[in-house]
Amino acid sequence: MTDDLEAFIKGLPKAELHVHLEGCLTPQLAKRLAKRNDMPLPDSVKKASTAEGFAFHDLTSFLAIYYPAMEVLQTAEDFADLAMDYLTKAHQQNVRYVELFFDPQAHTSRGVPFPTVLNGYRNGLLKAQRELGISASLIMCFLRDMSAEFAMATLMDALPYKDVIIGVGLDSDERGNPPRKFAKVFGRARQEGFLLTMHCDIDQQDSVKHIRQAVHDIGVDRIDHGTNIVEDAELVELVRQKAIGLTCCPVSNSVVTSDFKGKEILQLLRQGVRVTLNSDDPAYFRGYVNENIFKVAWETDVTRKELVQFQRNAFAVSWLSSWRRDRYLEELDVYAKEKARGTLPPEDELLAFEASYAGPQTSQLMERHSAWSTGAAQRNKNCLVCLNAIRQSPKALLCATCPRVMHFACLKEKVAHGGHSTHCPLCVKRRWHLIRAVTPTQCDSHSADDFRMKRIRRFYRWHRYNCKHMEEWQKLQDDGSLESDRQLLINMGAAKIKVKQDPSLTAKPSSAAADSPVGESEEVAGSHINDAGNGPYPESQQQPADSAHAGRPQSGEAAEYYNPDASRLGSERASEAARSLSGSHPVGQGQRERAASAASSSVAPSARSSNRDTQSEKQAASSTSKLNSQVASSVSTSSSSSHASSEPRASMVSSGLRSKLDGASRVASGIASSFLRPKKSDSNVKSESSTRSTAPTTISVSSTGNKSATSLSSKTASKLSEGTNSHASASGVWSRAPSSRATLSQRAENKDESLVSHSEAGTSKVSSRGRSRSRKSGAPAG
Ligand SMILES: Nc1ncnc2[nH]cnc12
Ligand SMILES: [Zn+2]
Repeated sequence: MTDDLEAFIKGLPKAELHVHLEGCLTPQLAKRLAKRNDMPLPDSVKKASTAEGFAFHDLTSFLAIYYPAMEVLQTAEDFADLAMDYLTKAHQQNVRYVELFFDPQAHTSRGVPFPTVLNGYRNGLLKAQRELGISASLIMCFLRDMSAEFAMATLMDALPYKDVIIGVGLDSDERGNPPRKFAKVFGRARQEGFLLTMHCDIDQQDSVKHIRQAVHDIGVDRIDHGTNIVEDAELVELVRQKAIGLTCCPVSNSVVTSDFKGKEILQLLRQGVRVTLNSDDPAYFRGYVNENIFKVAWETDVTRKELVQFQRNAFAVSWLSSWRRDRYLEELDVYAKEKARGTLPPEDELLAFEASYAGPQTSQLMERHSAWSTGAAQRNKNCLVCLNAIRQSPKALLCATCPRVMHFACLKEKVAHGGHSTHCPLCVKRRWHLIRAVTPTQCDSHSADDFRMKRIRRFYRWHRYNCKHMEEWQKLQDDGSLESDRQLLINMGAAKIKVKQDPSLTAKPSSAAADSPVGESEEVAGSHINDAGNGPYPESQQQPADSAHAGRPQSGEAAEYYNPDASRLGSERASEAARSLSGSHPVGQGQRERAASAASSSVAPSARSSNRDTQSEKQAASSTSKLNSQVASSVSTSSSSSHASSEPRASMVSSGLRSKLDGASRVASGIASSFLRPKKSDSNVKSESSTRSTAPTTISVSSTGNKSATSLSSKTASKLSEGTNSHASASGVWSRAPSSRATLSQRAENKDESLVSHSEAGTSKVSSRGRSRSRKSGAPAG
């Protein structure tokens, strides 16, 4: 576990719902109390001070030490000190609220009056609230290895103390003492307005049977431990549906059983059961709540989001009044949002970090940005996704920082962008503008420093979270060369773009492609990257050129910068393309050719074929062929060079910095090594690249993501997919690993955003009518 994660856990606002006050009696405090009461130290405590420590291996042997030790508790002051001692420690661990078990029968049965116990504990709680601001309530446990009659008498004793006792529980030795034994006592307790919980200890005889009794016969609001429900799917579902909290104690589990049950606890959390993490008897098991959470963090694959969910569950199933619960949940959400990304190093370290990185420096991007603002730079004329000409329509987006442009529809349909269109998928600058709305003032509206630090922070976080896109991002040349940019998008799994071998082209030698009427069929033409008179959209998305789609964009900054005038500008696209063709923009040869085809495509689809003269057909076909080979070679260079270049780049990451990263995160070390490790397919890629560049390959944009799966049957295409990344599935579809579903920007932010995803749920259904009514409320778990 990284320091960062540890700090994250320590800082979480917490609720503890399963801790026994008598189990908080440390040997130190026991010694102090024994001295104060002028009595000998119990043997079990004496032993605890030796190197051996407390000696127990299961619940029974634990209880055999636990009860004698508490004999040092004699006066109300002793009980108050015990409560204060624990609450001080809990407060240090950011516990905001505690529900404390206590065992009055363990004291009354040895002659200490019930009011002494209660007045003492109550004073301790009040003192902690006053001095530390930590809130606590009491849950009175009946000792299940004593009689139900004694339990009922104890319940009667408790009636005057309803101000501080909010519920009743059942603990001690479970063997032969099923919940049913106390059905009447619990029934009466319910009538008196107490909330109900009950220990169903780990791996007991008849564990599942006892849990069923607790749920069906007693109607408990919570179960203490209870992880054995994993053995019974129906019970899991019932507990989930009834929103019954399970207060789990991993460290205690590991002491009294052979396993800490982390797997089961996490499984239940992921199934939506409201499990919480607690300490049980921290003085004996040597783990307060943080140590219990650390154990889960160390020994399972729990995520930060889940760690937050444990706490959300704890507040949700607590017996707090609804307004207080909501306040704590809000605090938790704020914390989760702020800290989920982890703490970043100071700015100078971040700057050094960026300097060690071989990709484009922020300063370069900023230069470009300012060139952009002053109109000194040129942007691309073709969509990054479909490679067709950008029409001057409100549906085209451009990045204010880098030269990239994209059809709004292409971005929306083909690129995973987390439901918003506010980040350029490649340079990740959060500035997309409608094509006609870009003005220097808009571009300059944010401070350069702000931009710089934001970018570096995001970048750093990617490292930390082992973002798979990192390597790809490092390859970003930021030169606006469309084919390689596009390949980057594919490699990053950010775009649903497929590499497709056109059968008509494979059948003929590549020169034949010049004569082949590529784009003749609207369906194929629409989905191919070629310049032969295709509109920028595949057939399925063919958009009316000028006005019909000039509606307001639906979301994000696109909407913010929407310029209704732009809707009238669609007809200008032909002249725009013609300008590109005439070389008035310093675009590359391939782009110029594409612009030429865009000129021909700038007419309404229906008129297109009749308008296409022989000359433009030839030009288009030749540009197609050229583009095809460009694409193929860019794919091969991109894949082979990327692997080859990853090593020098990695070495540029200063070793100090890298080790810092490594130290900061186990995950981050994975990245560093992945930089250094040549990919398995490296040699294949290199050997394939020569064949590949001669193979006429087209890249198609699938409108559905599945449609052209069959078209990827050729060997070349599959080799391509193999060489460039691992996103090609057996069926040939360019699919993306679930983990890489997010865009770059989304990746950068998903860690924290996701953490608060249940916040509303966590507070929504809480009853506002006091504790007895609020017990089924709170956030869904998992
Ligand atoms: N973990 C535990 N199980 C049952 N009874 C207890 N009394 C104190 N701690 C207990
Ligand atoms: Zn317990």
